[in-house]
Amino acid sequence: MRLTVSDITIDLGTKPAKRVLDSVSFEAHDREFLSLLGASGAGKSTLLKIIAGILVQDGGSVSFDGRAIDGVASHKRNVGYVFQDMRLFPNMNVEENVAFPCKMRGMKKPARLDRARELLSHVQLDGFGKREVSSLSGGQQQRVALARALAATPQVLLLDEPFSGLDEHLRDDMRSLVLKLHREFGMTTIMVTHDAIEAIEMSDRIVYLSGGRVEQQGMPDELFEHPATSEIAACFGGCSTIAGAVEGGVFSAGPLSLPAQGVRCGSATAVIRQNAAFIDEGMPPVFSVRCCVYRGSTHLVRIDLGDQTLTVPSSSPISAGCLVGVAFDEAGVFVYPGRGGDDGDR
Ligand SMILES: Nc1ncnc2c1ncn2[C@@H]1O[C@H](COP(=O)(O)OP(=O)(O)OP(=O)(O)O)[C@@H](O)[C@H]1O
Repeated sequence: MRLTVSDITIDLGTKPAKRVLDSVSFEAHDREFLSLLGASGAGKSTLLKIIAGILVQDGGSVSFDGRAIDGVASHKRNVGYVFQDMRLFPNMNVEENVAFPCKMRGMKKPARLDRARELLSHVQLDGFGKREVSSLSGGQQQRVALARALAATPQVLLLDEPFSGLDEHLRDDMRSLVLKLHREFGMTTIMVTHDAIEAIEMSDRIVYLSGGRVEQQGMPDELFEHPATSEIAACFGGCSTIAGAVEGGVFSAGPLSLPAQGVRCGSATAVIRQNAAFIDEGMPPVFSVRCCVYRGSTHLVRIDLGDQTLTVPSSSPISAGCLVGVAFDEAGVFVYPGRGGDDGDR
């Protein structure tokens, strides 16, 4: 199923209403795994609800295989939805929860319970059908929610931060399970996440939302290697974001100078990935060490840039107050015009 989102706009709230999505457009190809990535409040969940038909947009259109579905009720869209808070029915046991979408479609009880058991097996919960949902762990409940979303064989699966309530090792298991089910069932999948590493690990493509607008869309390596804005460059973590100024193709902030060809003169923001900065004895020792933090396999040297900090990894500890030289790998250094959120194209 090809999913097309065209020019979706919505205002929410009153006095005053707030523009939550502004002309959002993207396409998910048949069987694609696409992530909607962005910071909290970017509008990701709102967009998912519009695709599901839970919210109605003020402008624009959603199409499945080229047919607009804007007037189609939520339960007739053939969409599976896993909510962040799962929303399992507490008055039903596990298999009744999973079978519920089939019941809504008029499937007879024995058939829908068979279907529920089959899906529980897919999510590795064989034998859990008669249990109360409250007796399951968070990870097990999340798997029940996933099985329920798949029960009515949806052509589009919508996942809203499906791993956010789980601890790290369970999250890894769930990511693998979701990718396995995506391969087996072959439905087009849209996942909301604010975790950029999760998005690049799992997705065929990523749509990055900020302030209700699409800032960039592309393959994971395109966003990682050529981030369109400082926010996208910084979302992968492990970086220093430094405010400074560009003059004559060079970015400066105190002793820090970086090449910035093609960036217009004036205030600017540099995002420097930690693995793109190195302590280098061959470089002029112009950077003053504020402190050094032990991180197991490495030490993180915090360099004083006035009220800002540049973080550089080091194989050995360096004392506060020392002056060091730093070299940079340009592939991990990004300079944008403007400050923070107001930057434009590089
Ligand atoms: N019913 C509503 N009335 C007013 N404002 C709303 C409503 N629903 C959402 N918003 C606002 O819309 C913006 C986007 O919300 P949304 O939940 O879509 O963001 P998100 O990117 O999914 O964030 P999160 O990751 O925190 O869930 C937020 O500023 C939120 O406060």
